[in-house]
Amino acid sequence: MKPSGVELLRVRMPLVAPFRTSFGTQNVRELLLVRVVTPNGEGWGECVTMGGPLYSSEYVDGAEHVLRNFLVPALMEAGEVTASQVVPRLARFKGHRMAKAALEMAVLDAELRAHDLSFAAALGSTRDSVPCGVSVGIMDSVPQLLDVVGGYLDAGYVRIKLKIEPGWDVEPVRAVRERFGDDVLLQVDANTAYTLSDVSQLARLDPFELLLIEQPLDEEDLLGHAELARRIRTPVCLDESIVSARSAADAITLGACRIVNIKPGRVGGYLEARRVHDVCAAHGIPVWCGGMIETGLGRAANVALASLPGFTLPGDTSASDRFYRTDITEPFVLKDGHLPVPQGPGLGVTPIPDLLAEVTTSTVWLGS
Ligand SMILES: CSCC[C@@H](NC(=O)CCC(=O)O)C(=O)O
Ligand SMILES: [Mg+2]
Repeated sequence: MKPSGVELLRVRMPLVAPFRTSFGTQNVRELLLVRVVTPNGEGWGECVTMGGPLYSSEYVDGAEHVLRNFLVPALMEAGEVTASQVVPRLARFKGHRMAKAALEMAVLDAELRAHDLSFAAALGSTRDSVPCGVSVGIMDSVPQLLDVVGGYLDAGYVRIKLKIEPGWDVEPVRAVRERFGDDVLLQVDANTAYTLSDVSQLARLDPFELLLIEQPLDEEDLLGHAELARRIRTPVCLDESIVSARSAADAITLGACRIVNIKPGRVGGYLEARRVHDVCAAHGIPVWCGGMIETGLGRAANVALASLPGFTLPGDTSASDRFYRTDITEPFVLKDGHLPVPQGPGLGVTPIPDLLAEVTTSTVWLGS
């Protein structure tokens, strides 16, 4: 299909509560949405960059700049293009995987809607609902943490993920185990906050039978993760380190991880995310779908991805109300700890115009 134009929308959505990780606290989600218009209809993409380059080197102003000045013009010059040709056509531009992923997602959505195919069907879904985990931020106190965790368990979440950092690790994990028992599926995410010199502290998590410890070390330290994995019992899972199917194969071969968190934006798109899934499956490595506090657009695509066979661990595919009082799409509502996989054409959801307008701070039209 030949896009006739692309709209970039800057969106600001307040979070229901501050979300604190080892790299900072978020109260508002600054987002960039991409709307691709083609003769056969339109498609939506969501760029998962954070407001600043804190989770990774990408950030929302940079993504908007690279889309406006390089990626969208290149797409428009390409003429007829299928979704699977988008990323290869942009390969000459280095990096900016989240920006490229958003553009591919929008073209893929338009293409699938035109062919009356869902993301789930196109990606190889084998389930009609997915079990949902939830990510819990660093809190001001252990009692506050226990209240929040109790609320999510009451809501039906099947897995709890605790953000950790030096000074907030063993004590909160021990408290959750003591309060809620050994049967709760429990894991932790450090967002690169530790170094190999912290190995003895991280080994103190072993007695709590965690599902995994996510990205304890720097995203470029694969050998450090391999050494850590030899010295602790908790399985190491990588997030920030895995930026493509190739890097997943490298990390697995080096023994740097036994589990992979797949985030389509981080790896450069949903099509690459499926390749990461396939590489991990070939190595017997379980995967789960990570989250970047997406709106219902990205959430719809993530739930579809999470329904592929290799996604054997609950993901951070929580309900819309985990982060937002009002989503820009029909909300995703948890039912018996699961979310339904959208079956409609493309994403299966579209923004609700009034709700989108309320949170849109600027738009730019690029095209004829
Ligand atoms: C601002 S935190 C974004 C990255 C973080 N994501 C989550 O913790 C899950 C967020 C979500 O449920 O969308 C991660 O490193 O896994
Ligand atoms: Mg993570």
